[in-house]
Amino acid sequence: MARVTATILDGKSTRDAIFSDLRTRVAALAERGVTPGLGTVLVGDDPGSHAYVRGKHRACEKVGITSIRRDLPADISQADLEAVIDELNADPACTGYIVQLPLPSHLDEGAVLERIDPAKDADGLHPVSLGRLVLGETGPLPCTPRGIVELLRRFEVPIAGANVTVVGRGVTVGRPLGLLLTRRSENATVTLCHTGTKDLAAEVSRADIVVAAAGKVGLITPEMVKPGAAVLDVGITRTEDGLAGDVAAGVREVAGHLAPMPGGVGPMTVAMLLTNTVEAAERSLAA
Ligand SMILES: Nc1nc(=O)c2c([nH]1)NC[C@@H]1CN(c3ccc(C(=O)N[C@@H](CCC(=O)O)C(=O)O)cc3)C=[N+]21
Repeated sequence: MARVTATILDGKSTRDAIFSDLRTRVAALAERGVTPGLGTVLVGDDPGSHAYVRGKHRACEKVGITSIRRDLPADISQADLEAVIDELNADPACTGYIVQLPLPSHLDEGAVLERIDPAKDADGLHPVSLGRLVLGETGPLPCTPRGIVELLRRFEVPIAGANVTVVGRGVTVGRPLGLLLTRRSENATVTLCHTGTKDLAAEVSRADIVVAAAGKVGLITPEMVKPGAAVLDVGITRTEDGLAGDVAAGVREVAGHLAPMPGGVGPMTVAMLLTNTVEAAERSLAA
């Protein structure tokens, strides 16, 4: 009988393999007197954000990276938050850090991100890092896009020359992923879809690789997907029945590869955050 379900792009086992490699690199840094330290800045008490931050600290422990945690009240002022940023910028034990997004609406997210020392930008979301990505210069890459490319590489899904349809133009996934995939080293042809796209089904059906990062439950249906295509579910929506992705269940029977949610791109995001942290420490030694 013919194969009827997609090969799973298993983000958990891939993350574990990356962690094991990072442990070796952290040990090599320790011999040269450097301990990477990852900071997290979390504002407010959103349970989802808390869960993500907890996961990041657990990952640090596994790899041998020191964790620095700043949990701040939901009503913190812009000035007090910026003071915490300044403090982490000055702290030599903190070699990289992130500000967990989204921030409460009274805070100026752009101003906060811009205040991060670009040398300590573990998320790759600082304007300087995004500018380097546009220019093709070395620097931290946004974690989720980098995790997507790494997952495709490790499962030998061809990227060069592939037609990739990215659904969603958000600053953390869709927009930078388009930049990453069109670099000479990746060489994909990218279509970036968004709420203004006229015929989503037509754009998805041409794709060898589909990345769904719109945050709309079940947006990508089996009828849209070219048989054998690789489909990566990056959507996470909290529903009454738990977490739901952007990819409908039946896609598994049409796709050649599937990165499910959970268990696909999410764990890779954390793996790339730690990779960025270790690389920043390695760069600081080289400098
Ligand atoms: N400054 C900043 N950087 C981020 O990287 C960032 C952020 N803010 N805000 C929120 C999003 C979301 N995000 C995820 C990380 C891990 C999983 C993950 O590990 N998910 C698991 C478990 C899902 C679960 O059970 O909660 C999975 O998909 O298998 C998901 C989502 C990082 N984000």
